[in-house]
Amino acid sequence: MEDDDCPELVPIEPQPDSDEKQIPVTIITGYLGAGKTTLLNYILTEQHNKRIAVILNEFGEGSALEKSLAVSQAGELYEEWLELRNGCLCCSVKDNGLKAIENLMEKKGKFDYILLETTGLADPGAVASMFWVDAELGSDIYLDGIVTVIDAKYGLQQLAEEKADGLVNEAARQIAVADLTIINKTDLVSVEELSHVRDTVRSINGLVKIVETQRSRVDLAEVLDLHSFDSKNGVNLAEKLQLDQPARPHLDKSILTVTFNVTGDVSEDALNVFIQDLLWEKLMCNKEGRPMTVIRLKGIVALAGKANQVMLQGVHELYELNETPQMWDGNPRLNRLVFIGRNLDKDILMEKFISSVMTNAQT
Ligand SMILES: Nc1nc2c(ncn2[C@@H]2O[C@H](COP(=O)(O)OP(=O)(O)OP(=O)(O)O)[C@@H](O)[C@H]2O)c(=O)[nH]1
Repeated sequence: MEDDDCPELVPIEPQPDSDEKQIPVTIITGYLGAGKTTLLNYILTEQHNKRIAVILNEFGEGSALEKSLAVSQAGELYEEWLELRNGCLCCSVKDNGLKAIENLMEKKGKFDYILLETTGLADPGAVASMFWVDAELGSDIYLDGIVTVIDAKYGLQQLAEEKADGLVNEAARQIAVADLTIINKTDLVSVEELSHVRDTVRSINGLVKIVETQRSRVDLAEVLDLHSFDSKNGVNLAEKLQLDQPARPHLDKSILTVTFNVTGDVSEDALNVFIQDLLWEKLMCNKEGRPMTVIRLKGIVALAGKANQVMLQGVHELYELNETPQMWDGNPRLNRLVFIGRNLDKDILMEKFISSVMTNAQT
């Protein structure tokens, strides 16, 4: 009998609790050879309380098989996943991993965490965006955070690589979108070199948390359950948007973090226009006339007429505004905006924001 012959006869099973929970996805990215697989293996062997599914996002011929063998050394934790894809992990992840996650979700209840490793040359922002685009997937899973592994020895060299046609260097892009960066292979560099790498990472992304490791051995609490995109946890929002240090110039001078605070109420409609002009239309240029490109956008905004704080999240061209449970603490209401990208000019962004978005700006 064909599947679609008997819809009425299918009993409605009560769903177990675990099916109703949204599953967190952590994207693990990093340049070629930085230590992503080492990190995955470490997590798989180290963790004890979570059932983790790993998706490897590979494009190159042959490398996926090699990688799946490497990861599967972690043992039984991995077997469930191999089972899911006809025993062949590498088949499922030639694309951006979406299909693999969809298939995985058919086995809901067997996993409570997904790690998605991108290829070394992938743009993690594009991978992250798919969680917003795919509404169906969005109800099953949520993006917990983006973790970027950096090679302490070769990271600076990779960041300095010039791209043709003015494209953004992948290594810099991977740092720009990260919620956590792991500077790995610290055994291979001096204290001074390490500090240079750290400063460079910080200068690209003024918000990102930085940990340093050997063999990607990191406290798992630093990597998993970051809730980086979660608007429910309003209390930590302001804290998360604090810049660690002021941005400094670095090798690829075009990518940096810009942040500003403005007190007052924001018009929601005008804010949408502002963001769309910036992210979609690329209408805003810096003083040299180069269009500003935002790779990551975050903020807390006070929408006129709303008592609660609203969280702004953007990755590439996608963004969302979500009301948080956190009430504004009386007046004044302090909007905080963070932009990470290239050709960004703080004065121009801030001036435009105040003149077009604020209903009653007090700077
Ligand atoms: N010295 C040293 N070597 C390391 C460290 N971490 C990983 N390695 C080695 O670096 C090499 C690359 O590590 P992988 O984990 O395969 O890196 P990857 O990012 O998954 O690599 P690609 O998949 O090629 O992008 C391996 O030979 C690791 O054993 C470290 O902390 N110190």
